[in-house]
Amino acid sequence: MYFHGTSRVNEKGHLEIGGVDVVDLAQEYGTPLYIYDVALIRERARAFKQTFEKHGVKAQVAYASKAFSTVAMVQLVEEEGLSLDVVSGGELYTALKAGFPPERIHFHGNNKSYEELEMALQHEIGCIVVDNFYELSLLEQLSKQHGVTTSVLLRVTPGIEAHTHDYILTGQEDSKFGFDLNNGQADEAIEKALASSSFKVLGLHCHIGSQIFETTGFVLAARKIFKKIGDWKEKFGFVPEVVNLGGGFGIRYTSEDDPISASMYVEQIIDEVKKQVAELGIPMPEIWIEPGRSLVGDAGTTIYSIGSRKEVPNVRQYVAVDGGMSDNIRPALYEAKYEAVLANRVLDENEEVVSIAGKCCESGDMLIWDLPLPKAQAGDYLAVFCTGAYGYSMANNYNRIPRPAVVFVENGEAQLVVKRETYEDLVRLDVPLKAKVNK
Ligand SMILES: Cc1ncc(COP(=O)(O)O)c(C=O)c1O
Ligand SMILES: N[C@@H](CCCC[NH3+])C(=O)O
Repeated sequence: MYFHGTSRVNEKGHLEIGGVDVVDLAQEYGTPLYIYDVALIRERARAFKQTFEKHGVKAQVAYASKAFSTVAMVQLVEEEGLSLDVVSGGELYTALKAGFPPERIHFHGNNKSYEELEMALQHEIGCIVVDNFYELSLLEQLSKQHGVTTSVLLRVTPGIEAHTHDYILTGQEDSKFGFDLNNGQADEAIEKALASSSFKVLGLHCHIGSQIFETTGFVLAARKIFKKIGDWKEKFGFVPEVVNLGGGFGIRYTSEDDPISASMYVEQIIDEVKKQVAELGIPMPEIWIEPGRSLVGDAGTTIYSIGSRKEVPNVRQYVAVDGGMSDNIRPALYEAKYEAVLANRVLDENEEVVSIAGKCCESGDMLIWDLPLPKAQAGDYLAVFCTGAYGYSMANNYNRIPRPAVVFVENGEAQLVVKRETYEDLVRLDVPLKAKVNK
């Protein structure tokens, strides 16, 4: 079994994370429970930052908060001196609530609303990543109303096919995101943006996809972007202050995954940018990146209680847990794979191969197929590893299942950072029929 970060087995044979016994946490806070290894998040954040520092390259590492956004998480990101990528008014609100410095917030999204852009301008956030022509004119209009010059990056789609699941590809030409780099769209966008006194065009952004295990895609994307920058330097005298190459760095979910280190991604990116910059004879821009999954993915573990079993003779043994696609939709959505152990009996020999079913009323609600485990009984705890990214953030209330609690652990201490939803929370926004209220 592969243990991430500070995870280990303690003298009771229990899983321990951040020096805290996971079984104690399950008993105190209930299950399903998300547990985050704070030391591992810090380690991952520092690895990205320090690689840029080591090479003397000015950079911003912006945590893509869509991976997991809560007030405490944003505060941790602040503590580590990262910037923050938000993609909605809700993520922006969370960041502001957490007291995150607005000047280090970057606002993404392919359909930002008038209200969201208004909120961004009001709070004077660092930069808006403009995705399309509609947004360009909306933002110009709003910037005029506010009497401000807005710092923008233009998001371009470089036409790179990264090797990952189709649903998390973003850099290919047929994508809903960004100005196409190859068909004149990006040229038209930069011309418009540069001509407007409402914008300070910091540079370009691209994001080629997620859970990527090689550096080639990033290198090719940088090459394409700088080729365009070369054209725009000739045509408009444009020299970027910033080139943002997005996120997408892959992590190890199971033994099938073989990720490379943060420093390898960053060094390859720096090498390519330096090469391109030298060829064009322009000053080195700041390099920005936006890791989400690679900062929090393997720092998160979900603990479930095991309940019912069902045997389909000679076919399969189903073992059900008290959560499922309501707290982790990734297996149903992307056929994502996970590894897991019995948190209260980690050292017991595996005796059977079972399939872990969720409790939602949906046949596709399966968390793990064919998992070797000791004979699991009702009341055992299952720890599913690597659920820190796009787990809690994509959790939902299907079947009116309350969303789990979230706990941060570090140096032997645990802190509740998101409370478990209650049944009362589930009906909080419901409005009863008038006739019933009046009775
Ligand atoms: C624009 C942008 N930046 C950053 C990210 C973060 O990606 P990841 O979590 O794979 O690092 C995403 C999501 O894929 C994204 O769409
Ligand atoms: N939510 C996806 C990644 C999407 C990335 C956002 N552009 C996942 O769980 O892998």
